[in-house]
Amino acid sequence: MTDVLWTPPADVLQRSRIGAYLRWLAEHRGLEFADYDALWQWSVTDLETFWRSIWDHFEVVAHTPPTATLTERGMPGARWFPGATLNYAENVLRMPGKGDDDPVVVAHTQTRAPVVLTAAQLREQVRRVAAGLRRLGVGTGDRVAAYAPNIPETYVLLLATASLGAIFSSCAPEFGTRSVTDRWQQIEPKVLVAVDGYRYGDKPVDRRGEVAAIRAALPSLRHTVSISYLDQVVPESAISWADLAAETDEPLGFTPVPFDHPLYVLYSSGTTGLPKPIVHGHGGILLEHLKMLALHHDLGPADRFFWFTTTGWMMWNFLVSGPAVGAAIVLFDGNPGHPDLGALWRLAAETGTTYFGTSAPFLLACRKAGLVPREIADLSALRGVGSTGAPLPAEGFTWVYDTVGTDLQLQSLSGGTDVCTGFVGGVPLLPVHAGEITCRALGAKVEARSPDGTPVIGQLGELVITEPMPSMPVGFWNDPDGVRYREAYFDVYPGVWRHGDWITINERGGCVITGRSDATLNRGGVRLGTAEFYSVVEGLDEVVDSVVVHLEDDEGGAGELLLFVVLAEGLTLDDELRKKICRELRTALSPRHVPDEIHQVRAVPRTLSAKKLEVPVKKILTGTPVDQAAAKGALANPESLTAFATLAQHRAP
Ligand SMILES: CC(=O)CC(=O)O
Repeated sequence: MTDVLWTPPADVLQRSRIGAYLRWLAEHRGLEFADYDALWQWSVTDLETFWRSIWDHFEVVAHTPPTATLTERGMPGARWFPGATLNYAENVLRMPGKGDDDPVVVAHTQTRAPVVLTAAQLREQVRRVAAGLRRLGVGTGDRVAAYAPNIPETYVLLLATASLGAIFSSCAPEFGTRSVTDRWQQIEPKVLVAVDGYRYGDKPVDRRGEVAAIRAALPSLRHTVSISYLDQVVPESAISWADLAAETDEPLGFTPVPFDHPLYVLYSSGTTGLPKPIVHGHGGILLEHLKMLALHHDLGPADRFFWFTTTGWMMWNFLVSGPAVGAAIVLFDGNPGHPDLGALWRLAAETGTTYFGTSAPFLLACRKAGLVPREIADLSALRGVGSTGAPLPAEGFTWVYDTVGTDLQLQSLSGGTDVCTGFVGGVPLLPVHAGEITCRALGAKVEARSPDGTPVIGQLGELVITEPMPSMPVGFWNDPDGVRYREAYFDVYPGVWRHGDWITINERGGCVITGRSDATLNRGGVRLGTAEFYSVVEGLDEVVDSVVVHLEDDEGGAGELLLFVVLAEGLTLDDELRKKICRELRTALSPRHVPDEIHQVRAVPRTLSAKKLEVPVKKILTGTPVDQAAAKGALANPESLTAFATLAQHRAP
């Protein structure tokens, strides 16, 4: 039995946006629901009425109305809102509830002074930049690429690009040349907008060399625009951001595009081969983000919404839809640990942040450092804390309520780049239980499937989605027959989206995700998720980071469980610590969780969006050469793979 850490207030239906939506459903559709579960069941059964209600309730601006809500219900291939034309940027820039002078973008960085844009200023910037892009010849379907951080210029560029029906794609400027060109050579951008560098903590990082190399590797480029962010000189062959955004009398216009017209291309964190270019559409992203931000995260005009993310992670795309529901967004670029782990909490206080989103590893790092955020920052405005990127264990939940605030809703969220949202998360109507994701999101028919494909409750299963969602990709780039797209999600259960995570859904609809299903630890037929493993091992003061893999035994035996640990500064793994780790795992989890070997490594290999590379580590340990096991450009620390290759050599028979 998990502990209840937060309970919805008695007047939740009066105060929350989901309460307003329920009243609207009763008034306009004659629908009433006994509880969240009944609402969810309806939302995943009567997909047409549900998604149409989202469209109508949020008053989506369309240029031509849809002739239907959903035709072709099968997956892949569902067709949403045929006949409709609309524009994502137009809908975001409505900023409901915001007056012209209200701040909507509050941007802090370690590179320059804070920037605040009001609603009127944001529209004006988008108007100018859209005109600038048009002058450069950008039109519907052209690709505009941003090698730029989480700053207002990147956001303005996204909206300006979308307003023209052109397609946006961003890489954070800490991405190396190879990772960027692996992504953009696939989509062949016409215009590149890049920063000259940035400051990380107090360290200036000059990126002019990388920008030059990226330009040289992209023959499709017609123009490069340079943002003097670190204040370096704009290269002669580039246009300055100021010129792109120069005064013009062209009005702000929005090209009406079909519902599934490409809005942006995101990339899966791909560990092998080229990163998958996932194309998201205007209508699908708009509807999904309206639903999630307003009904689940309860964001509206009174909010300041922050998520710690770079432009290389889909949480950036999620964050910047905030103004579509009237919320102001708080952007941050820099080192979250500079000068110490309190930096983001102080930023929240300074900016009046009401919703603080981050990653589970960040919350756990703060916990490990003994931080008490409410003692170092005035967090009285905070109503919500969001966590994603990895499962948040129970101790992470209790830490938030013990040290951040008791009167806030903690929402652990999981989904991914593939849907640019969370399909399981929180909702204001339901209590928060320690270690548990509160619910399946409206419109997301998430199930856990046993190995024989039956839906299970209270048991670990494969996370699948059995009904289409509008924010599923409109396809992969350069995949005209949809072969790569089908292979990525639909090859195991035809017609059903297999996400690749392990999930347990309990009787009351709460969810626990226990890691990637392709990285499962399977000991003697018992499947163990990796998440619970990490929470025990990394709970020890001596252990800073860890990765665990299971090497199967071809003869059907228990196989080998190998644990790799990164230890605190100055520590060396000895028998005593090995015994301590084993003891903790045996007591906290089970004897099956006790590793056969424990090794000390300098670093755990991680993708650019900070996910542990369990599968590539396993491949290397079973003899796959490093270059075939992982696309080095997709890694934050490719040098960390060497230790595993060396061990593989020593272990080879
Ligand atoms: C919403 C998410 O699923 C974010 C992530 O883990 O990448």
